[in-house]
Amino acid sequence: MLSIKNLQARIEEKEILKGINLEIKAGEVHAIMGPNGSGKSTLASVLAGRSDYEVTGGTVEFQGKDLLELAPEDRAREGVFLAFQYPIEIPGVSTTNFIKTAVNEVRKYRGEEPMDAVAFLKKMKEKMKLVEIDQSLLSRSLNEGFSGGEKKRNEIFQMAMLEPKFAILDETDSGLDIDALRIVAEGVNKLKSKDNATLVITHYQRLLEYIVPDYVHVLYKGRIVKSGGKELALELEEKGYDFIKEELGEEVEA
Ligand SMILES: Nc1ncnc2c1ncn2[C@@H]1O[C@H](COP(=O)(O)OP(=O)(O)OP(=O)(O)O)[C@@H](O)[C@H]1O
Repeated sequence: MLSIKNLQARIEEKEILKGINLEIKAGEVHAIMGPNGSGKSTLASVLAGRSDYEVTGGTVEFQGKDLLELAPEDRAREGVFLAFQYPIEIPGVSTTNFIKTAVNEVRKYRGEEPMDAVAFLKKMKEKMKLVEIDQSLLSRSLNEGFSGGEKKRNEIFQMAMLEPKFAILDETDSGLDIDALRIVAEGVNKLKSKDNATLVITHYQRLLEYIVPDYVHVLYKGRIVKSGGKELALELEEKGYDFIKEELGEEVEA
């Protein structure tokens, strides 16, 4: 589904991604971990097509298409979903209307008719139940005054409604309580199917207590330096990142 080869990117003359290689197949959940500043958010931003990052080398193929050639909105229309670290607030636009517009944008792109009101409501109800979101949240302006946990729930709800083929969740858990982390994790687990794939970027290990990834990768200084199964997350939890540095032959502070 997604094939990243030797991806390099920089911001303001600073090389951050120094050759990322990653293959993600349909049905898989991958987690990217790594110490602060290793380039995790940069990778998410480059995949989503944020303009402040300059791709200096490598390729990203998504379902046979050159992802890097597509405008950010076309990436979304092709089925890539990026949950932002800090979701934007849009006063005056209800969450329901926002999602309706987004869903119909994708349908239009695929040459399909907009969803009629009855079908849309039915789908809303079904997904609301799935991600346990309250109706009252959906009639409020998008993200305005939402608590951290409500923003997360809303984000997972959007993902449930849009049914992306490939979702990138860049999860900082700063300020989020354990319930909010669980919302994200349960959402990922429930929305997993054989036809979609998810890349979860975790800035803290705690999230992986709830999400069971098929693969775990460690990003360090702009490269994936180690990959493994979910046991790698446990090993990191126990030993910290020092053992990665030791494996790379780097000096580790006592
Ligand atoms: N606008 C910018 N100008 C200069 N350097 C930047 C800019 N944005 C990010 N960087 C640098 O790029 C590096 C990678 O940042 P990135 O946010 O991708 O790391 P991260 O792995 O997500 O870190 P964390 O876990 O701390 O969130 C850091 O050294 C950061 O300071």
